[in-house]
Amino acid sequence: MSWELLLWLLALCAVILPLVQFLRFLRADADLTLLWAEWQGRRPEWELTDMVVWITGASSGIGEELAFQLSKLGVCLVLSARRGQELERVKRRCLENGNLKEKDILVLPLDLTDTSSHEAATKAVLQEFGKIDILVNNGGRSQRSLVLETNLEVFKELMNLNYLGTVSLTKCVLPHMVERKQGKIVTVNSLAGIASVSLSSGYCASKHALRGFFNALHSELGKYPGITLCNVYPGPVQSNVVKNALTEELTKPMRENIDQSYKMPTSRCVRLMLISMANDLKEVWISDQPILLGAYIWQYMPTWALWLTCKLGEKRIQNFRNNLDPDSQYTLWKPKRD
Ligand SMILES: NC(=O)c1ccc[n+]([C@@H]2O[C@H](COP(=O)([O-])OP(=O)(O)OC[C@H]3O[C@@H](n4cnc5c(N)ncnc54)[C@H](O)[C@@H]3O)[C@@H](O)[C@H]2O)c1
Repeated sequence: MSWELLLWLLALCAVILPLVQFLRFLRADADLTLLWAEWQGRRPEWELTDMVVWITGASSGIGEELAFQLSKLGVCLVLSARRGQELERVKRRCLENGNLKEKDILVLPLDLTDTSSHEAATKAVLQEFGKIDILVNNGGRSQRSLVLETNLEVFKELMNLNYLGTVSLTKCVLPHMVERKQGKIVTVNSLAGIASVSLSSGYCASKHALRGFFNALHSELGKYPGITLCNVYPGPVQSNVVKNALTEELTKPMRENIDQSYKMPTSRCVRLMLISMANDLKEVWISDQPILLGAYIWQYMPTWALWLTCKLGEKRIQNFRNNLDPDSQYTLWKPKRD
């Protein structure tokens, strides 16, 4: 082989390899640290056994799927949300498909906005299992309404539930973890807690508040290396979050039958969450493209990101007015999932 040909081949590799990496990145559904942990890191099946895990918002969507996947790992579960009957259904599902016995799952109805009940709920868990290894702050609601048309009560409810409810429960559980010098607090935030979008101003604000709170708490827990905080930032995931979203008025429900099939399957999101927990990752982004790419643009080029979200915001509002899910515009990029 001549030197000239060899040089050409090397030059070609120098172009093709980064291009291949870039195309792989375009298909990524999580941040690079999490993808690395999925490939090379510790398995949830090895790390998350023999633990007591308390999940809020366990009656539906991400929380229900998390309970289901954890039930196969042999952990003790505490299932919390407002509706006891739904929690009993999730418990049965976990018992049927998991490795757990009746005594391993505690159904503990809890309203996150009723902060006066959180201390007693924490005591009930400790009485039942003697410890809390992992608290998963997952319960929450989203929003679909424009600022100009939304009652102030809706903004208060979103802050009370998503932000203050989570802070309150965390404050009840944290002293126990400090005493044991170990524990994990996993908080299901949202990419809307990093990058704001139209129609969800109150929701974005509550999730931004959570980000601020937990990042500050992280810096206060430096002398407790055994206590880890993991903040999970999902993009759109299949669940009842849109159906349960708050609207212009507290009492006005969302319309039914909103297509969610194009979103990330709940099972994939939860698997990535378990990998994050097993590897003690501090902040993880979980989303299909192009939303994940949008989060990177928001992080590195905020002025461009604001211009872009303004353009996309118009389309979101148009979709909303046409009775479509605002996020459905991204199906142009991604084929619809079954
Ligand atoms: N699905 C998504 O696209 C998505 C994206 C980013 C973040 N998230 C976050 O994921 C978390 C779980 O949401 P999901 O998508 O599974 O939605 P979901 O509506 O299916 O589940 C929400 C859960 O929170 C519970 N909940 C609501 N209000 C409560 C209250 N006052 N007290 C206690 N529990 C309450 C519900 O009962 C339910 O169990 C939420 O914090 C949400 O903000 C979801």
